[in-house]
Amino acid sequence: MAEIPQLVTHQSLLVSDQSKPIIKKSVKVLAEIPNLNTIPSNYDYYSNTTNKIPLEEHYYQGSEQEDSVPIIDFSLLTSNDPDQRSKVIQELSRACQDWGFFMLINHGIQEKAMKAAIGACNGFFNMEEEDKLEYEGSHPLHGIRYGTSFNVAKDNVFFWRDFLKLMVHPHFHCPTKPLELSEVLLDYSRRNREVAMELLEGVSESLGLEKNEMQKELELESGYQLFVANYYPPCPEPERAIGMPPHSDHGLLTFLIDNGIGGLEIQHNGKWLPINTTIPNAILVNVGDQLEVFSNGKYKSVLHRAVLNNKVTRLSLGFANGPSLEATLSPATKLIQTTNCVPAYIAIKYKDYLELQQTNQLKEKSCLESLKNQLIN
Ligand SMILES: O=C(O)CCC(=O)C(=O)O
Ligand SMILES: [Fe+2]
Repeated sequence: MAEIPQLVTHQSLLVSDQSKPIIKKSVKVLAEIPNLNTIPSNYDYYSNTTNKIPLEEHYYQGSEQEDSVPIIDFSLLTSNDPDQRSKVIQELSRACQDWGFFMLINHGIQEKAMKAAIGACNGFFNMEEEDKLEYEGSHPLHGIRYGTSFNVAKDNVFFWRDFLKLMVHPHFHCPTKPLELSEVLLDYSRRNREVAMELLEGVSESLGLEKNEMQKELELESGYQLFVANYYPPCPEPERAIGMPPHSDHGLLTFLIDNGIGGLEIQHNGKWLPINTTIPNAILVNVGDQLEVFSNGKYKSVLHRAVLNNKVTRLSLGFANGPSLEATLSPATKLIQTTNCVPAYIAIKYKDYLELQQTNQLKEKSCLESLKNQLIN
């Protein structure tokens, strides 16, 4: 078994669990240790008794899964034909209700821009560790945060994942190295945001609201857009560790692409479904916690996780498209008025929600659960 060098790469990566200090470094550094054939015990996700070992029966088998993640044609949303538009809005509604996930096609973002973003992020993770550590940040609202696992100060078990998180709207933040990163990501973020804004108008209509209702209530003009690059190097024991545990996302809609290496699984009707992300030029979109709140629970954020492999590095790039940090999250006022329903969630400022989610453990939908209106849930 390979020796894990006890090397402190950066003071603030030293994490103590009271009894023994754990020297925390990127999983990329770990994975590159020659002949590493077991994972360090602090990555043993399933040794924790509350994390259930994924049994075969928890997965969809063969033909059992009749339909797959819905496909939404974005070009129909921008079509001049009102019938086409109302048809796709109905499809959006179904996809958000039945799946919470869909593949977005014909969105107009060129494959070239996606590949450039993946290449530039790969370049970032391949820089020397000390260069990346310049961008280490611990506060959830820091513009740039390079790190590992999810929240090393709180994680009981570490996740086999390094990340780069950037606030890209309302202000654009990006490392200055590697050189091409900021130009590529600025362009890519803007395009994603344009698509997200248009899509959110459709979602607003799909809830029976005016097209610009969500934009007004959640101050989307100054909406918080968080870019996340996830780096999952090969893991010597992929069945014992996890890249990201089951969780839902904050924000309204998340956009995700990857480098064509499978690993994302979503929970659908109580079972896990591996997602094929090789549909050319498609973006995987999922409902986030704030859309669940805004829709008063009609559209639910869905649990998903990232599993590992022992052969190739997987890189995924996501955008959490959210309300303004200053906006108060609550079920849409008009929705509550017109449906005569009781708000199922208590109100909270998005900034506070984000802080709550990012400074705790990443654990299923625990953060959203805390907002549920106890009087009716
Ligand atoms: O890497 C993936 O496929 C999922 C990443 C993810 O769920 C996230 O960044 O929130
Ligand atoms: Fe996620």
